[in-house]
Amino acid sequence: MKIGQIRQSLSGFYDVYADGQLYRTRARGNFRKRKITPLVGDQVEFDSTTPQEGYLLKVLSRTTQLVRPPVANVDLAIVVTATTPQEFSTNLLDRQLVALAVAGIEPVIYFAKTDLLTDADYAQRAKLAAAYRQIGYQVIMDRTAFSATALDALRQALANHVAVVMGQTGAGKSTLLNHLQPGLDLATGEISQALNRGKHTTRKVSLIPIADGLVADTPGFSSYEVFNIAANELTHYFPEFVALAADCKYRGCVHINEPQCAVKAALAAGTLLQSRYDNYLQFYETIKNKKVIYNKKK
Ligand SMILES: Nc1nc2c(ncn2[C@@H]2O[C@H](COP(=O)(O)OP(=O)(O)OP(=O)(O)O)[C@@H](O)[C@H]2O)c(=O)[nH]1
Ligand SMILES: [Zn+2]
Repeated sequence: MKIGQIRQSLSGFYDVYADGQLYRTRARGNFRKRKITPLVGDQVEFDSTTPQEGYLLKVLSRTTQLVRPPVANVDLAIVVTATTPQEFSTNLLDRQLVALAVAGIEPVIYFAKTDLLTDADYAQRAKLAAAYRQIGYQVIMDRTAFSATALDALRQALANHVAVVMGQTGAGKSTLLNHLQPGLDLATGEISQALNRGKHTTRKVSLIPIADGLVADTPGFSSYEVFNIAANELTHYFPEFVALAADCKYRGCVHINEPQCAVKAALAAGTLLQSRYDNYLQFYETIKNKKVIYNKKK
């Protein structure tokens, strides 16, 4: 018996990486009976006589599990954010950050297409990046796109992680991966197309070794990911709110209508980003509305 990690899944075959090589395996029948679907990223116990023939015996417990892409044990996400005025949206960025926090995945924000910005726009994005860093997020950006500094920072962030790349169509995900790993040759514009293909097409999912980490070749999390949390929990996923909330008068303050709210005080004092608060309010309402519909259905 060996222990390894599923690096690729395709048409019922699982390529498991163990002691420096890949073993092609299949799941035993009892997996289907027990309704266990092995996922790329899973740590598994397996048996094999040759690298071409083996069987999965057991899937070890997962730390995280994504539906899209279907990958287990992802613990890092590169949030590729196009910074051009036409594409940039703090709403989308914050939405992604909340979705990741709910999933228990650490984000690394990468500001893309900075080479297309005017100096004034670049300065504005740099200021915003500083504000996000102050909240505690890692933000990678550089005036020159794909500079050695930016790519090295990203490679460092990836080390010893299983990562997924996220970002809207055309944000620059495949271009970035190609720069991170020259020779990878992902066709630009290809990634999202793969996601939109018919449900019945068997899609290959694989983890690509990049620097000292692994990156899923299929991006994840659409921008419309719904939050599977209650509205009053949303505040927990805004780290700067969490830090302030200790000074709110009411325990469980959701920072909307409550008096003596430290979050609203910070907003008034200009120490909290207005866009963060606006997006918080909008997500809050979205969750509230979704909740009503959900309850009616039930
Ligand atoms: N100037 C500039 N163009 C970029 C940069 N990053 C990506 N692009 C261009 O933006 C377009 C979209 O980039 P992709 O890498 O295909 O974006 P993607 O996120 O993979 O897109 P989908 O696969 O559709 O989700 C391509 O024409 C890229 O050449 C950048 O940093 N600077
Ligand atoms: Zn409050």
